[in-house]
Amino acid sequence: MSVASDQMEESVEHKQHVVNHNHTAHHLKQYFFPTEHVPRLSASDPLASQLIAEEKPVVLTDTNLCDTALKWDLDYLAQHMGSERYMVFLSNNHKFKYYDEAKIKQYKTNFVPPTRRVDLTFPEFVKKLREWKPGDERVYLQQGLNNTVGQAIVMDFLQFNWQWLNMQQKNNNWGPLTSNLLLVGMEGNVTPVHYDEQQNFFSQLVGYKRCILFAPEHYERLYPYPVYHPHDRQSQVDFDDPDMEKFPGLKHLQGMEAVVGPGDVLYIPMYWWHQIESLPHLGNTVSVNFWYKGGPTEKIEYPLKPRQKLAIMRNVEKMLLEALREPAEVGPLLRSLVLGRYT
Ligand SMILES: O=C(O)C(=O)[C@H]1CC[C@@H](C(=O)O)C1
Ligand SMILES: [Zn+2]
Repeated sequence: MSVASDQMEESVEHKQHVVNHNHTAHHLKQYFFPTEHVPRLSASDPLASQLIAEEKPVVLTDTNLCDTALKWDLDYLAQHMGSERYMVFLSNNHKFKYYDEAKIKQYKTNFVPPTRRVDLTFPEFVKKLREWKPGDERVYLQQGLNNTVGQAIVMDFLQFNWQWLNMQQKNNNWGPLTSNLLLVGMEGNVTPVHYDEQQNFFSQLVGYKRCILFAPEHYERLYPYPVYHPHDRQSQVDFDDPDMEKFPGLKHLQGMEAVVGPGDVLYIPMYWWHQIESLPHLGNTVSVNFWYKGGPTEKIEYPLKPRQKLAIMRNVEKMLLEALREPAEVGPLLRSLVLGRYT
């Protein structure tokens, strides 16, 4: 049975939290929030273009964006990624929470990175992944594709459907393509919920990933770390152990989700929260993302979009930190400013 019909079976069944792969049902972890399915559409469907224009998530099933990379399994990559060393994260658990190394030093309190980073050649990475046994650190290769990769990879890359991508970039008035991150993960790896300040076409090549998304307006329900924190843009909430007292907004959280397989491209709109999980028991995963800067500041229209308010809040936070110098004074000042006056 082809992947497409597997996926179709899943979407036809609309069985929440069940993925059918080769006739076996894989039950997805049930979280504390409800989700709707992200629409799965053909790239030629006008609704797909409309959703992208409206900055809403959509899974495009037939872009042929990275067809030449569907063969990027571990052996092919080990053979063709050259002898360079690549960025590999190690974690003592299944979570690979991103942190900004540049913010660690200015962050007064002692910050304990949740993962550690090593540089490995691709064959070293594959060996570590294949020899993994319970109790070992999990591995996740996350490396920007650059000119250090081997010739075959460059050839595959050049044959991506750039004509379609460039049309999307132009039609939606996006800024320049900034980077392509190659992601090679173990089954079960999780990238915890966060948002990025870029538009993203997330291309799934090998294996299956569960992508859970929340609109930017769920900002008050996902409690991002302060902007100056190394975990800036990440949620403070542990989805595996949500603290409903500390984060009461969680009870109103509702999201969207999709399981993406080889050939699928998920549009993750700028400022949309997302958590990405390599499904357990379905083998290692390979993905490539395409990050674009947002468009030039369009003329301001009211009411403002939620993501514009998010950008304003980030700027206010940065300005206050700059002015006050002391993060502990930001809360009291904002409380004095709004309590009894704007509330
Ligand atoms: O593409 C993005 O925006 C990301 O967050 C990537 C960083 C880790 C990747 C993953 O698939 O786990 C996704
Ligand atoms: Zn992201």
